[in-house]
Amino acid sequence: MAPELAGKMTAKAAVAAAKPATKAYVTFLAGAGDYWMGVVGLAKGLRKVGSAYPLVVAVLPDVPELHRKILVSQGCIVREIAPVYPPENHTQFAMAYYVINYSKLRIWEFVEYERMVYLDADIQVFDNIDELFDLPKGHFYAVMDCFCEKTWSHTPQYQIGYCQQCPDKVTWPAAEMGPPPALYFNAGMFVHEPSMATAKALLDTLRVTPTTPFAEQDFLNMFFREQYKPIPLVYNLVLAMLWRHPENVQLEKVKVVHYCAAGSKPWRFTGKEENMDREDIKILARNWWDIYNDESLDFKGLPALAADADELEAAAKKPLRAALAEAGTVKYVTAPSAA
Ligand SMILES: O=c1ccn([C@@H]2O[C@H](COP(=O)(O)OP(=O)(O)O)[C@@H](O)[C@H]2O)c(=O)[nH]1
Ligand SMILES: OC[C@H]1O[C@H](O[C@@H]2[C@@H](O)[C@H](O)[C@@H](O)[C@H](O)[C@@H]2O)[C@H](O)[C@@H](O)[C@H]1O
Ligand SMILES: [Mn+2]
Repeated sequence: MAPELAGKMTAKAAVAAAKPATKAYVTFLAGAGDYWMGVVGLAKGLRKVGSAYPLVVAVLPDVPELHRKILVSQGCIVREIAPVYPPENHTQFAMAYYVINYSKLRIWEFVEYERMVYLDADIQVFDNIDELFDLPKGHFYAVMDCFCEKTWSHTPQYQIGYCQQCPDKVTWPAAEMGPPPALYFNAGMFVHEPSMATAKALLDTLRVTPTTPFAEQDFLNMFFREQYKPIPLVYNLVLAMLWRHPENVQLEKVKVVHYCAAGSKPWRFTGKEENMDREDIKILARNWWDIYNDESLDFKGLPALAADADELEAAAKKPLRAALAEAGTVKYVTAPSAA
């Protein structure tokens, strides 16, 4: 801070002004299911690549105490958020559980951070991506999605075989259908600037916006349409790209893998669903497990938690059902669980 200013500010204000701007990764956890394992994997992956920033976990009230303790024992900053529900609707969401994903919007209220990188819990970071925190401000950075999966069958672009990943393959018939869809991002990973004003604008706008099949992802694409700036696919490999647009993928350069294809969640991987028998998919699932099981990547705990070490150790290893039974399952309002 300019020295000439220091004399004019109170000591407290000067300290506040000099406080280093804080940055953090943030993910979202809902329900009493097994997504907590995704968060543990993500926390260990970020540690493995030597990220300089912590991982904040926005948890809904229905996330059990035991899961929260496991996340804290892995060095996560756990913050409870109030759910965000969309307006009354009869939307057929692409996946029924997407309705809880509107709660992601609460992360704009995390104003103790001046910049955050949001990552879904089904994402793994295999190379350091801290550079994202230094991108020029004023834009919404995320990776372009793909329209070719069946989950898009409700859209005109799917029906004519158009995808933004290969706009020249099937050209958009502008004469008959008007302008092509605006560039559209996958909301499993994005760089954002928390602000109460933006949080309020998001929630106020949500209240008067009809819901759509991709829930908060569609909503965020509409809300940030003018500020959206695509960043390279290496920052969020949506798995379907491997079989829909292999020409766009250089797997050895990919830094972030997003296990969003049906049946690809590593912690419940069976290899039975379509495309899950591919060699590259099996390797990516194994790469996720290698990090999850790597005890050298465990957070070198908080002494206060040492008392719970046995419980946490047992819970993290024991099949969850048994651990919860032992811990005395408290009735939680369960969000619709994921597929
Ligand atoms: O039961 C659930 C379902 C979803 N999520 C969170 O919501 C995100 C979005 O859901 P998902 O990744 O399953 O959607 P996809 O990217 O596969 O469409 C997840 O990554 C989690 O962070 C969760 O915590 N519990
Ligand atoms: O609630 C909507 C969700 O929409 C997105 O997932 C979709 C999207 O990527 C489609 O393009 C794929 O076809 C599909 O497989 C995938 O699940 C986000 O990953 C997720 O975080 C969340 O916003
Ligand atoms: Mn996801």
